[in-house]
Amino acid sequence: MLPLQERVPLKNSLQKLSDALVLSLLLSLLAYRLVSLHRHAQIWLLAFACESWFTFVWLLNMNAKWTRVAYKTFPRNLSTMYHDLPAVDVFVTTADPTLEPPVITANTVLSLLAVEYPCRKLSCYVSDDAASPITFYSLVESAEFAKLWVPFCKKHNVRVRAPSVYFSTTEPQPSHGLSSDFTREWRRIKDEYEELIRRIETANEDQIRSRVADGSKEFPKTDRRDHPSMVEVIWENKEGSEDGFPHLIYVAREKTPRHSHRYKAGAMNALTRVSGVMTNAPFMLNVDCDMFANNPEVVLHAMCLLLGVDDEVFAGFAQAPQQFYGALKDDPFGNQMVVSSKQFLPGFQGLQGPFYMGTGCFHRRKVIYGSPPGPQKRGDLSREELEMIYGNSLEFVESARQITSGYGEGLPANLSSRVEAAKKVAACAYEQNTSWGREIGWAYGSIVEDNLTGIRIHSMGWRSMFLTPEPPAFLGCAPTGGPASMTQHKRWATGLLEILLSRRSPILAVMEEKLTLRQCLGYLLILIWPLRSVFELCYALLPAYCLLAGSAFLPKASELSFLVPMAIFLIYNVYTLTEYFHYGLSIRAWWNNQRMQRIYAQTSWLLGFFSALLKILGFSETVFEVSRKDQQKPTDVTGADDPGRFTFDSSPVFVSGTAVMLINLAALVVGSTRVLWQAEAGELGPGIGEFVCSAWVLLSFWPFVKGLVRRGSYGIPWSVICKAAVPGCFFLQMCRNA
Ligand SMILES: O=c1ccn([C@@H]2O[C@H](COP(=O)(O)OP(=O)(O)O[C@H]3O[C@H](CO)[C@@H](O)[C@H](O)[C@H]3O)[C@@H](O)[C@H]2O)c(=O)[nH]1
Ligand SMILES: [Mn+2]
Repeated sequence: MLPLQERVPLKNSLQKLSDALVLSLLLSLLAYRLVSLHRHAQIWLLAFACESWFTFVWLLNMNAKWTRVAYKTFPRNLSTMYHDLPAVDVFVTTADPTLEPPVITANTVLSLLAVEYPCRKLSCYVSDDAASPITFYSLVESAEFAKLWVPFCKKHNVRVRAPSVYFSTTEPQPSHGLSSDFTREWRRIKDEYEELIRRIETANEDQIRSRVADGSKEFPKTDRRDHPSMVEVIWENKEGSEDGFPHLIYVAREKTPRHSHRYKAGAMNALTRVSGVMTNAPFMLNVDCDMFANNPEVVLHAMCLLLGVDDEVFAGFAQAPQQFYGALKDDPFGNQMVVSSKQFLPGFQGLQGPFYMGTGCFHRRKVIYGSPPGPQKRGDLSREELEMIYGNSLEFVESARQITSGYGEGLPANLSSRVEAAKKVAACAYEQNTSWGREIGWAYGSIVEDNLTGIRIHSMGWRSMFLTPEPPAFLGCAPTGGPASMTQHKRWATGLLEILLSRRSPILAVMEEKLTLRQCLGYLLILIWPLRSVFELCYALLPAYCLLAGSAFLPKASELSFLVPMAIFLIYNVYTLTEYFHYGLSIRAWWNNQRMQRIYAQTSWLLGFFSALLKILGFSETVFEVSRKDQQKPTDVTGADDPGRFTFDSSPVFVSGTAVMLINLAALVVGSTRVLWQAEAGELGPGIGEFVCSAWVLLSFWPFVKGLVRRGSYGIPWSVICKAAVPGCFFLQMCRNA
């Protein structure tokens, strides 16, 4: 028996030691606050509350990093162990042809069609929530191109199978020996690819409708918010032959204004059912439209994790970390997640397993269908009971019975006969009075559907695996520019609070279900983002308050106790900085991440906190705002000459940050003038600590300081400054009265 995987515990004693050191300093600070409480004003109490919270967050951090484990996979051994690999249904979601250019989706699809896996075992489904003829047309054209592309990739063992990435190196790479035959073939395919892009980019909706209708496929004139379900088999790998490429199926679920379509979770559930009646593979992979397969052997690696376990319970799903391509230098928006993935994902692997992160994840289909791990089967339910759970499609119920009662082998190819059944299960009303979105499928109730779905799976007792082949499995794009990154964080914060306060909260699951305590604490680390905003905001205003009102929240530099906060500040920064160096990143990348954490917390997370509260109180609905995906050169899209620079718009997300910046600016000016005029600071007045803290806040909000003096998209709009001035003046008034 050759192994498919190997568990590798990672050593991290130095990290544990540093974590514990910071923790003991935090605890000493709290103790100091308590014993000296009587000598100080109420501000001492507020500082104590914030610092207690930060200590709690630090403990959650330590929990999530304490036991680190990685898995190695050996895809070479797979063929000796299994002569027949299981089928995998691959899902790609897209929702807006302007924010998510069809060329990007086409590249993702092409990279997936070309992966190394028996192609009669793969099917690719694209869900288009925009029901866009351009997206449809680009897939039809991509399938034509795939006839050249897939054999080319397999013949020459191409490393990156997203053509835009492959051809972005202008000349054929020397590793191919550069035989003239190869060069000629390379040129031809490159020309074809350029022609494909040209056609997609110049496509015009009405033209497409007629052009597509020339073939057997039709694309009706649709309103993206109101249309019947569309399921089109763009390419069927008919003979099931080995040298073709996988099925490609276009799905636009039914939409009507009368039904909430539940955003991505709704799209995923529709895809689950459509694929259930069409191919019913026992495994499913889902990626966002911008996440191309970067490692052609990714499916093989995933199968090593999912099949290589003696007991399925250990591998409910296998999640690849989110990694990004075309990353801007030094991560100006702090969203590449390099260090945090390296730290936390192996940490979670040491617990119940990594979170489901919405993209780059292989699920066991039966997990999604609500089957618990272990020998208990759900197959012995009556037809009526099954229909109550899965809905009233005979075809789907039959497919679900197969999956939940055993392994499920997938269905033999004959797609066209199943299109009608597929359209039926993609209808809006299909889920009414069923368990979809609750006990089965992608969970409803939060716009961070991935986290919620993952909690449900872990609560059933399943574990998960962390998929980290080399080169990385998938690469996607991280949003650039101020507005896009801030909106993404706002959406996350909103959805996370929705989860924390819901019936699906991990705190309940740890008591009533099979979520382990440490995994629950791991989930809390993320779910409390929106709450962190309140404490971070208070703490950022504390030094400003002290400078303005002439009081102090830190010990004086002459006191011995001053060493404690100073040590926390220094050690924390040196410690995080060495982590960045350890992963080969620059000091700039470290600083950018530090400051963006502060900015996100006090702007996006705060707004997310309020929007989730409004929803929970029933005043408004939360909305999934899709992030813009940039193509190769982000410059073209944002219209900005330096894509790494922070941009603004008039969104409310910038108001709190602008206010924090203005207040600390005013505080530093007032504080320094006081010192210059030698005004009596007194025993309780501000000292060096308050100055350093306020300056540190201002440094963290430096993009906002620059935004004050810059123009255009680099400047903070006047409307935002005015809105920020209102709470700012209120704060100044409060300090004067103190
Ligand atoms: O109504 C919708 C809205 C979105 N999407 C798709 O959802 C995916 C993610 O959207 P994106 O705007 O890229 O969000 P991100 O913040 O980048 O996504 C992260 O966070 C989401 C939860 O907020 C997860 O669903 C994603 O998988 C995860 O990558 C994209 O493929 C969209 O096409 C839909 O299919 N239907
Ligand atoms: Mn995305």
